[in-house]
Amino acid sequence: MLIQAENLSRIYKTPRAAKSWRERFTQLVQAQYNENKSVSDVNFAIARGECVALVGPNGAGKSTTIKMLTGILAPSSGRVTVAGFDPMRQRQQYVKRIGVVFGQRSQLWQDLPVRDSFSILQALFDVPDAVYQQQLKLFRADGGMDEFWDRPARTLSLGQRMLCEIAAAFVHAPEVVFLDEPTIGLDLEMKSRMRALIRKLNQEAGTTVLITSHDVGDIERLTRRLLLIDHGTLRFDGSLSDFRAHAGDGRWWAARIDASQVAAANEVLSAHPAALPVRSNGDWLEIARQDEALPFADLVKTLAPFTVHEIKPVEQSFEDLLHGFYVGKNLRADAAEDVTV
Ligand SMILES: Nc1ncnc2c1ncn2[C@@H]1O[C@H](COP(=O)(O)OP(=O)(O)OP(=O)(O)O)[C@@H](O)[C@H]1O
Repeated sequence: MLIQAENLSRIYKTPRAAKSWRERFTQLVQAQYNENKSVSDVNFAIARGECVALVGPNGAGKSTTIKMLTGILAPSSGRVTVAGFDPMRQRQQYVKRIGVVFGQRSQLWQDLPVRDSFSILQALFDVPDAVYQQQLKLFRADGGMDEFWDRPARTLSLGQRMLCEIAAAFVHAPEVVFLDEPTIGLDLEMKSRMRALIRKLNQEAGTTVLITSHDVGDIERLTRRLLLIDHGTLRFDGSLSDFRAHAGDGRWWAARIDASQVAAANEVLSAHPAALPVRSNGDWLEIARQDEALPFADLVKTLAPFTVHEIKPVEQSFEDLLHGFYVGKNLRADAAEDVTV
């Protein structure tokens, strides 16, 4: 495995605010801290060539995990190895093997033309000419960077700069690239160019990619595998289709019922022995679809006493499923055990 995280944990210590004079005095002698376990016993392994999304709500621990994988932060306990390196202890050799993009931080020299920043990166990383030219070919034509190749980085728009940042992370043909929110703040056109570039670099150059993003489009279009972290704990590790199944399938029946009868129909459906989740949305009632527990014919029979105008199947988007997962609503009770790793 190229990336291996074993029982990875990180505790942040922040100075505790004194609530009284006595505490303030005590802290003069001995500082006191609050401890926040931001990443807790996380385990995963990523094979060479994979493109994996690390997702989770704000404050879940994604950036902290990426920082430990890139050697910026030391784990409080547990172990990380990437391409056989300990990122923290072997940092000097390690940085030559990885690429990193943090959405907010730049690795370009702002006053120099983009071309010069890339030449400096080539020299810094000791990239042989042949490799450098091959990497340039990969992103200059399709990446659309030619139009601003000779302009100073400070004159680029956010989207243009991010294209360059991604390309810069790949310039030394690293084995693995960590992308933290690479499409944040970009318009639809730019996001699509960025994704095409990342896909190309992953698939054609075979670079392993670990990406964090709040944009479900990034996840759906770039990756097949999800690592879902919440409150510092890894809650799910698997394919997008497995996630769909675990997150409650996302398939519902929607029945449009006479407005005056919605509440009564809701009561009857909720009392059905199948005990499937039911929710109302205006004059629509939505019933979680599990054909074994409640076949369509039974649903129609149950709703027979009411004036039903229409029944149709609906499928929740991946975004809805993910949101439901974040707010703890749509995990199947029987699958909750399976998804905890
Ligand atoms: N330097 C720090 N000192 C103390 N606590 C920190 C520090 N950095 C992060 N944290 C805390 O650790 C937790 C995880 O933060 P982290 O930045 O890893 O989350 P994230 O999943 O990347 O969030 P977001 O999606 O909002 O960027 C949060 O509660 C955050 O407040």
